[in-house]
Amino acid sequence: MATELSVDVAILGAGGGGYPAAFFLDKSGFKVLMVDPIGNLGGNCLAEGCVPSKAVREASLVRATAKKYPFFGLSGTVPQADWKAILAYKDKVQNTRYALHKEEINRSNILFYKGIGKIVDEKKIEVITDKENFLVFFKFLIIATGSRPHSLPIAGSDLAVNSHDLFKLNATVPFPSKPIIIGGGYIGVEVASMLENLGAKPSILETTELLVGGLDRELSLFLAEKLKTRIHIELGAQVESIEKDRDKFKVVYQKNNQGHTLEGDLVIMATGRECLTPEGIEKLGFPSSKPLPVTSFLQLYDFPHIYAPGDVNGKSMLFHSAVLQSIIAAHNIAAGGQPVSRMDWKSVPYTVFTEPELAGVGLTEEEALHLYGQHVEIVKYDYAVDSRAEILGETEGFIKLLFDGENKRLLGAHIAGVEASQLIAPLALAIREGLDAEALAHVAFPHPMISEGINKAARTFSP
Ligand SMILES: Cc1cc2nc3c(=O)[nH]c(=O)nc-3n(C[C@H](O)[C@H](O)[C@H](O)COP(=O)(O)OP(=O)(O)OC[C@H]3O[C@@H](n4cnc5c(N)ncnc54)[C@H](O)[C@@H]3O)c2cc1C
Ligand SMILES: NC(=O)c1ccc[n+]([C@@H]2O[C@H](COP(=O)([O-])OP(=O)(O)OC[C@H]3O[C@@H](n4cnc5c(N)ncnc54)[C@H](O)[C@@H]3O)[C@@H](O)[C@H]2O)c1
Repeated sequence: MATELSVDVAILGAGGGGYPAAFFLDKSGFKVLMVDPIGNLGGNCLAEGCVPSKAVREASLVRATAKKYPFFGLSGTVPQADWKAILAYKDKVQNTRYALHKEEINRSNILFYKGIGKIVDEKKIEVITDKENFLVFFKFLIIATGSRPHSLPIAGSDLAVNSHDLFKLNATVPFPSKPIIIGGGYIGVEVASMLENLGAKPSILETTELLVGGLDRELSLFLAEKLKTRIHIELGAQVESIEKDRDKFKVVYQKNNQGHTLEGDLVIMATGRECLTPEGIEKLGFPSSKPLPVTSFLQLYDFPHIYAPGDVNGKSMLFHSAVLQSIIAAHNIAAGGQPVSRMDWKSVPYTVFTEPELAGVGLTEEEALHLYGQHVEIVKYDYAVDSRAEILGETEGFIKLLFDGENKRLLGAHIAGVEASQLIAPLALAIREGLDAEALAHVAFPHPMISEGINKAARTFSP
C-alpha cells in the first residue's frame, strides 16, 4: 500500500473538466494520478446530468412525435409511457458508457483511484479510498470537482427531489401526474417539457420574469410562449415553503404581494447548482462551495501550477465547456505551465433541450446593442419559410444572426425551434474563427435542412 506518491499531475474529479486533461497528459508522457468517488469517468454529466436526462427526453420525444401521426398521414395510438421501462433504458445507456470508460482507463497508464482527494497544501493532496489513505506530491494540480444541486433554504425543502434523484442509476422516484418544479432555468424547463410529453401536467414556479435567464431575451420569451400551451408557468413567483399532507405536496409562494398555494404529487427543486470545492481548499485561501477564480488560461489565481476547469469555476456550467477547459489546462501544463492556450468563453454554445429547443452562441442582442450600438446588423430567418420545418410541421421558430455592421463579422447567433441544438455548432465555429457573412453565405449547406437558413440569412449581406 502506498503511503506517499509523487506525480507530475494530480487530478481531482474525473468528469468533463478532469478526464480529457488526464488522457492528453498521459499520452504526452506525464505521470498522471486521477481520483474520483464514482470510480469511473463522466462525472455528473453521465451519473445524473446530460446523458441520463437526454435519454429520458428522447423517450418523451418519441411519444410527442406519435401525437403527430395524423399530420404525417399515419394512424395509430399514442403509446403509453412505461416509466420503469424508460428508466431501465436510461440505465442501460449509462451502464454501456461506464463499461466503455472502464476500458479507456484500463488501456491508459493513468493511476486511477476510486475515492476523494483533499488539499493538504499547495504541493500535495491526500487521497482517501475505502482501503487506504496516502499523500500525493504533484508538480501540477487540476481541481475539477464540479458542482452539486443547490437547495433553497426554506421550510420543507427536504420534501423535494432534485435532478440527481430523478436521473441517477436505479432511480426510484415514481412518475408524477402533477409535478411542481421550483426554478425555470435549464433543468426546470427541460424536465417540465419531458414529463409533459410523457403524460404529466407539470407546473413551473420561477422567481424572475424570464425562463432560463441570461439567454438572448427573445429566446426566453419564445420558450415561455410555446411552453405555456402545455405547462402551467408562474413567473415572478417567490417560493416560501413546501408542506406534505399524506400523498399530496403543497408549495406556498408569493406573487404580486399575495400568498398562493399549489398542490401536486411531486416537488422537484431545480434552483441552480453550487460549486463543489475539495476539502482543504481554504488552506489555499479560497472559501468552500464558492466558484474558484481562474484566469483565461484556467490557472487558479495566485497558484499558476494549479488549474480549475469545469463547473468548479462557475463560469460556464456545461459539459462541452468543461471538456474544452480541461484540454486548455492540459496544453498549458504540457507547455511546462506556460500560458500558451486561452479559453474563449464567448464561443461556447449553449442549448436548452426543451421542445422546441433553444440554442445560442456569442453576444446576445442586448449585449451586442450595448457594445456596438447602431452598428449591429440583425438578420432573422423565419422557420415559416423553411422546407424542412414545413415537412416536420414545425414552422414556429427562427435563426437570428447578429453581425458587426462595419465588417459583417458574426457577433452572435440565436436559434429557437426544432433542431436548434444541431444548428448551433457551425455558428460556434464561426464565432471562434471570427468568420463574416460572406463565409457563412458561400458554403453550401445541405437541402432540405434548416441549416440552409444560416446561408440565407448571411446572404442578406453577401448575395
Ligand atoms: C440534470 C442535468 C442535465 C444536464 N444537461 C446538460 C446538457 O445537456 N449539456 C451540457 O453541456 N451540460 C449539461 N449539464 C451540465 C453538466 O453535467 C456539467 O456542466 C458537467 O458535468 C461539468 O463537468 P465537471 O467535470 O466540471 O464537473 P462534474 O461532472 O460534476 O465532475 C466532477 C467530478 O468530481 C468528483 N469529485 C467531487 N469532489 C471530489 C474530490 N474531493 N475528490 C475527487 N473527486 C471529486 C465528482 O464525484 C464528479 O465525478 C447538466 C447537468 C444536470 C444536473
Ligand atoms: N441543456 C443544458 O446544457 C443543461 C441542462 C441542464 C442543466 N444544465 C446546467 O446545470 C445548471 C443548473 O441548472 P438549474 O436549472 O438548476 O439552474 P439555473 O441556474 O439554470 O436555473 C435556476 C432557476 O431557479 C430560479 N430560482 C432561484 N430561486 C428560486 C426560488 N426561490 N423560487 C423559484 N425559482 C427560483 C432562478 O431564478 C433560475 O431561473 C445550469 O445552469 C446549466 O449550466 C445545462
